[in-house]
Amino acid sequence: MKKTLLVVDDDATFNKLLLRQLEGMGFTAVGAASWREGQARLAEMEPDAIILDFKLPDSDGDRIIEELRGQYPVIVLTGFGSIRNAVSAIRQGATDYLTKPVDLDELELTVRRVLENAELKRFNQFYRNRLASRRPASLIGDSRAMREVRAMIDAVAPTDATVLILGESGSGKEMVAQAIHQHSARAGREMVTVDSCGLQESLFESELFGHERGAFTGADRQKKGLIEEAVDGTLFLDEIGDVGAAIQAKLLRVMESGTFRRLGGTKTLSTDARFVVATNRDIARMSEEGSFRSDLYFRLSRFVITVPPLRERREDIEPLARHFAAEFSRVAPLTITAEAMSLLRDHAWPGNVRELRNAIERAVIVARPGLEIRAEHLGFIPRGSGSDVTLRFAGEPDLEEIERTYLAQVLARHGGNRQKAAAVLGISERNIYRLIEKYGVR
Ligand SMILES: Nc1ncnc2c1ncn2[C@@H]1O[C@H](COP(=O)(O)OP(=O)(O)OP(=O)(O)O)[C@@H](O)[C@H]1O
Repeated sequence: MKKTLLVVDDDATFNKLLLRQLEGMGFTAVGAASWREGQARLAEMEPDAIILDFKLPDSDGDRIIEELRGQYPVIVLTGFGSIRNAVSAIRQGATDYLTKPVDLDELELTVRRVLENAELKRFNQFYRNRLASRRPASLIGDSRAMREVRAMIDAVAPTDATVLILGESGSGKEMVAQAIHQHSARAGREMVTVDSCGLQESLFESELFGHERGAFTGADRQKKGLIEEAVDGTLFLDEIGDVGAAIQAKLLRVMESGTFRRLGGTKTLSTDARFVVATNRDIARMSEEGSFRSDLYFRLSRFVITVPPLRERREDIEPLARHFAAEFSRVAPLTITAEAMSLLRDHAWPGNVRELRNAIERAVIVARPGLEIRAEHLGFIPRGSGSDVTLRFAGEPDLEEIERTYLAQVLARHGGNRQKAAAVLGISERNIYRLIEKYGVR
């Protein structure tokens, strides 16, 4: 049976052209000039896929994709070079993207791939659902450092001891906290996570300890704090290094005696929660300098797990990268080429595992379903290539001028190697050829 496509694009000439091409490829194609018209079509028909212009006069791509909630595979059309929109659309649930101007071979390839994947996906759904009935996420990595971390988790989890987890941002501290909770007798209870960051001190205090009615203006009813919600479970306090002095004192008290009071309250309440805390700050030094209570620090430092930064356990990069590639692949897990893997292994990863996860998520999107992740899909500058960039212009340049100058500079820096330059710029090789042609860069 002929597959049907709905094309939603407000550019009438382009839309007509696309419909004709799709018909020529053997599809049935229906056009709509706005999202409202697209909705009207959807009330009458069930297309096998939708080709959607990211920018429509009456709605935008992200919103439409959310509205469609995965009912149809969506191929997003984005402006030339706006990979950011494509990434954002795919994070929202779009299946694939095409950049304008649309290359006809690319169009046919993409449409066929998307339709094929949709079939596969239906097939896979059963297995996916079974996988989704989730084992708890486990810590990946078999470096010596991670083996030590695991041994510490196993040792401390069954006790009720307070644990302090240290490590840079994104290194996996929250995952370690989860593992402690899951390996403890409290696993059947909740782990309540409290993150102080961004909250005003008094608001955070009331989040944590709760408040009585009338404790402050606007406190029109009594509210229980997260400490009470954690009852017999685990309370995970992230960013303890950012907590103010008043709250530090209250925390010390609740850790020592298991008792606390709600804000504005007179009753002494008790809790049996187990405390796990984390920070990326040097609270040992802060306690010496007086910006963190030393008695609280001593109490916390009885059992410390330090999660090393990713650059100090490079053996973990490969298994983590494969793990994330499988996590983000929408059909079969994408493989990673040797060259791409070596770039990953060499990168400095200042944002640690979180940065790696984001890089792989992006690469999976840019690489397209069913294919492999190659060096040019990794949108970061390889380490050691020198990342200080100075561009000089007479007067105020427009964006195109900046793009042209930077393109020329990156190409020169990589000896005219287009593949490397494309990897640095975070665009495909196809696109770098287009840019070179557009700007006449030699
Ligand atoms: N060993 C690991 N195995 C699998 N995934 C990991 C591992 N370490 C970290 N991650 C993933 O990396 C991301 C960041 O980890 P996490 O939130 O635990 O870091 P964090 O140190 O608590 O960060 P922050 O200090 O910013 O709160 C999460 O998506 C997490 O699932």
